[in-house]
Amino acid sequence: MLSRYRRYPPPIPRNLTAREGMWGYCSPKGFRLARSHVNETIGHWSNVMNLGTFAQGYLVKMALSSATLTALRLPSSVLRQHGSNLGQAVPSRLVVRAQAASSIPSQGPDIARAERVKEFNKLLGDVAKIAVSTGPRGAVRLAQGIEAFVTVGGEYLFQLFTNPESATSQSATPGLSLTPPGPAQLRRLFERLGATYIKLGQLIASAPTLFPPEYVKEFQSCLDKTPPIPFEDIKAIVRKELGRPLEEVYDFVDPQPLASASIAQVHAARLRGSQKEVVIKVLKPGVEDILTADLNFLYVTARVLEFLNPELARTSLVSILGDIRASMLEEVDFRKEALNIEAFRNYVDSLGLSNQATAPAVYRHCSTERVLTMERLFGVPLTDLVSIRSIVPNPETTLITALNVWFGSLLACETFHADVHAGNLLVLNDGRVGFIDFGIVGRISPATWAAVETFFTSIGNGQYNAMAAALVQMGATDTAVDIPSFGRDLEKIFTAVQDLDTNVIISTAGGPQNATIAASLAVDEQQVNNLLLDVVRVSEDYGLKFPREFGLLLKQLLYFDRYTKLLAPTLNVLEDDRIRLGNRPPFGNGYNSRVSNY
Ligand SMILES: Nc1ncnc2c1ncn2[C@@H]1O[C@H](COP(=O)(O)OP(=O)(O)OP(=O)(O)O)[C@@H](O)[C@H]1O
Repeated sequence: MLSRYRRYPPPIPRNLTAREGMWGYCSPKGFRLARSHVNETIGHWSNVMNLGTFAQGYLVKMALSSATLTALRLPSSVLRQHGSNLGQAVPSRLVVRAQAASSIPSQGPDIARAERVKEFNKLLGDVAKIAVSTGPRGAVRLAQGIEAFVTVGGEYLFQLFTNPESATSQSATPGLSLTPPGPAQLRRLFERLGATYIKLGQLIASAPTLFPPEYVKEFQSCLDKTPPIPFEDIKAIVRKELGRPLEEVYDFVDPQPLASASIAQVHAARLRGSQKEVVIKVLKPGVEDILTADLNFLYVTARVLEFLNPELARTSLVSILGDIRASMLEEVDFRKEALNIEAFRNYVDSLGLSNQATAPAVYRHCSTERVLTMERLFGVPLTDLVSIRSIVPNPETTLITALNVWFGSLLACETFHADVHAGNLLVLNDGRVGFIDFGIVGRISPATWAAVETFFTSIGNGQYNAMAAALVQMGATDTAVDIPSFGRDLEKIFTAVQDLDTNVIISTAGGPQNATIAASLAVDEQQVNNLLLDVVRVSEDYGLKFPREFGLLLKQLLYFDRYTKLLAPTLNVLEDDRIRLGNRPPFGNGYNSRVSNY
């Protein structure tokens, strides 16, 4: 099974006759083949997807912290009995399904057809609604997209003709084999396409676990350097938003932007009267239109793909995109960001963490939906190792503080900062950690958290029915789930990896006389990946979907992987006692951003 996925890309199905060609995909047979091709591709990516050591360590730690551990420490004979490969623990239900799928369809063809027609009508209705809400923005955006492609493509061709060496590969026959447009061209294209793509660029820059190093490096500049808006335009927006001349509010505004980022441009300023050093974050003109058009387009594309290939529904792609769309559209309302910042500050103050971390104070009298005036934080990004060393003696400790404060907020606040990329986490000149940019936040409902806690506790004490019930609570489903049967299938998966945490690596150094022995616990990354994927797979088989609220959480864990690699490459998230998962106050006592009125 695995070896099938190792080949990538999977070969295009050859079963189509030459006459059918690409159009053959439109025939029922071609459609079936295309579908299996897509599934195989997805299967491949699920297998090669590496959650990164940080994300894995965190997930496993979460499991261990809430569990009694006894069950995980069963003798390794259990493992031998079940085989060390998780793939051997095939839940009975999967086998039954695989057999059934090839024989009798579960529904009569008429019912199935009627269902498809119903789904199609719903899809049409939703697409129409989204098209109306996108309005003329869609056409404008298309024109902008074409313009960006033509410009960047033109630059590439120009470079090719004027300096062919730089655009050709280093092959033996220069000039003959063209190097395809590389990271630099892609980055320029993203910058021209604006907000949505810059966000995507930030994702690439912040997740080296997922993307090739040359792209990660090239996209660093998306973190807060994008083409700036002229200062005159910024002044006009601030004047209009605040309803009075700038001089009445600020003593000084630096015309040189501090940063021009994906959705906003930030200028340093000084408040009139109090003389406080602040920054003014101004929403770039047209950003709402760009985000609305792009995100609607992506969402509709995913909906259509899911309709054409219902198997895709298993990936929860549409739900995840729907959530990302909603959270990004919220980002363009700075009143919400102000509330998120204040909720975070409350949490930090209430838990006595303000000597370790902070977020900027918001000045409401000069903040609106499009302008946010806040305390200026002085410091350097958490990824600037050289500068950090001049501020704090031990960057690893600072990283651990940042992680603990963030984990604490995850459990203590109603929302969590879901965009802590390199540009948004600072080491301040006084050594504290500064969190900025609370535009994108994630929400995991108390009910889902409770289910997550039950899930991890039940791993520890081997209560597989409780684990099944918790997963049912996490994954939205309309169908009744057979909990005992689901529990049995989960048990099969887990008993196959009982000694997940008992791999002890012993190494010796020195000669026979003065040998030193070091031992450490290690978790096999691939095993953990497989375990998680198997749980997701068997859950999906019972009609559950991966909880979509976890998309942003997982993205954030991947970002932390980068920080860990850079600042504390030897840090073991799983074993290090300094990394705490935070204490969660009883549900309902979280620091609710909604309690204060803007
Ligand atoms: N309070 C602050 N103090 C100092 N610098 C700040 C502050 N707020 C923002 N900045 C600077 O401005 C940059 C962009 O700000 P911010 O991240 O809030 O904008 P954005 O458009 O939401 O960015 P992103 O592209 O990260 O989503 C930051 O990376 C930082 O360099």
